[in-house]
Amino acid sequence: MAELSTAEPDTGPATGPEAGPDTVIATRALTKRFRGGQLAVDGLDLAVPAGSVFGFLGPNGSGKTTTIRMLMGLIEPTSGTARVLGQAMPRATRTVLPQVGALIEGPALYGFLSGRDNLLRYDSADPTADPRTRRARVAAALDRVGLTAAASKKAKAYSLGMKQRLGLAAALLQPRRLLVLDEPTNGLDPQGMREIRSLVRELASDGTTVFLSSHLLDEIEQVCSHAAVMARGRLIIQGPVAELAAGARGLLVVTTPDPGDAARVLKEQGMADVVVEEDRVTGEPPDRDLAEVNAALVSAGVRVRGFGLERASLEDAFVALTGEGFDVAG
Ligand SMILES: Nc1ncnc2c1ncn2[C@@H]1O[C@H](COP(=O)(O)OP(=O)(O)OP(=O)(O)O)[C@@H](O)[C@H]1O
Repeated sequence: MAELSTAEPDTGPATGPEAGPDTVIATRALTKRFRGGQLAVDGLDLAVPAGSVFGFLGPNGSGKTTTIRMLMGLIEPTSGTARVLGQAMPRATRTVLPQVGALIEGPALYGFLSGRDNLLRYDSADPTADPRTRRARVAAALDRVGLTAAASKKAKAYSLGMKQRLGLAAALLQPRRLLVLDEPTNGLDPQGMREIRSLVRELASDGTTVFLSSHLLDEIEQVCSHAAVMARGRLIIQGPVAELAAGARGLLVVTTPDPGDAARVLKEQGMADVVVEEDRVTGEPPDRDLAEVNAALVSAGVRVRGFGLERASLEDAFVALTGEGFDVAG
């Protein structure tokens, strides 16, 4: 993004070759140890490319919110550096935050005010917001999140999904280069989740970089172009979502009315971790030509209905990398 290169020159420590002008968020060895001794974030090197929808993924307690709070200048790191839009945080908080729309830990709303009045009030508390354009910007933001019809209703009558959308509208009152959303679909029903996800996709299609945290793997796979995976305060892996999933090997899946014989032959052929479930036999594909494996099944008299590789998911990648299931609490 051209405008990023006009940001103030680096004044902090070097942030590494990956943190070029097209990197919207870059951290280097970012660490937070809380007073009680809890190491919540441990040596994090994060690089969020401009224009990406970047999923920050990890089980509960893995350090996502603590990282986001450091990125937004809300808490100081114990050590390491964080740069947002090319500038060092928390030092540049005042210049950076007006360019960032943030939705962290649910929106703070006044239940007795209407959705529209909440936004008017929120905007009037922002010293960088132009009061002359306030009503028009509020109307545009309400329209953007699909709340125009409900704008006069009191916020306390809003569903959780509507409250989240109002929070997003607040983040959209000014043009933003970056949106930071902490667990934006947390607590929503499936319909509310779909609405927020499609809104995120729409915002991203305008070129805004979106950084969103989630503990839901399928959410990241559905919405994000890039992801970083956290576990116990440490970065496990980051990169384009398609590449992360491709890093894990897919499963070989054989469908057959003769699962017992199939499992025996597949083991002989070198397939590991063989699991039989009704007419499906799955496992790690053997390291040889799969056409030969299929031929071996057929010549052993196994009736093969289906034979193929199932694409690995981000969850497979996570399990392969950490040796843990994804629902572990840090
Ligand atoms: N203010 C604090 N004081 C002490 N420990 C904290 C504090 N805030 C967070 N922690 C601890 O740091 C670790 C990381 O928490 P954090 O909230 O960043 O994780 P998370 O990935 O955002 O999880 P969640 O989705 O549950 O919020 C946890 O073990 C948590 O208990």
